[in-house]
Amino acid sequence: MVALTKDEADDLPDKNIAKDFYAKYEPREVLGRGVSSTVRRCIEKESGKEYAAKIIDISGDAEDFQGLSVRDATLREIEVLKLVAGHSYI
Ligand SMILES: Nc1ncnc2c1ncn2[C@@H]1O[C@H](COP(=O)(O)OP(=O)(O)OP(=O)(O)O)[C@@H](O)[C@H]1O
Repeated sequence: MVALTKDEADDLPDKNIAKDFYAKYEPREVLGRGVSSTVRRCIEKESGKEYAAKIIDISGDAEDFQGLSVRDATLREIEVLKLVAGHSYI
């Protein structure tokens, strides 16, 4: 998983910052939105496999919950998701 900054205009990851993402994935339609995120269907170019990519703007310094910045809360979420990766319900 990668944390990307998003392009404000269309909620897509910034094309200059997220070059690795665009090299590997083709972003498609919006699946849903969270408080500070947009989730898009993406296709892995090499395999054609579908993924849901959660796009979060971590560039600001606004506080999220429990006094954490959006960036720190996002990094914590990534760590938690790594712990549960591969579980049959995830
Ligand atoms: N794997 C997925 N497949 C399809 N849709 C998804 C997937 N993950 C998220 N979504 C959609 O995107 C929305 C936002 O997802 P997200 O994970 O950001 O939810 P959230 O944790 O409630 O958001 P936040 O904590 O940022 O408010 C979900 O409500 C859902 O509609």
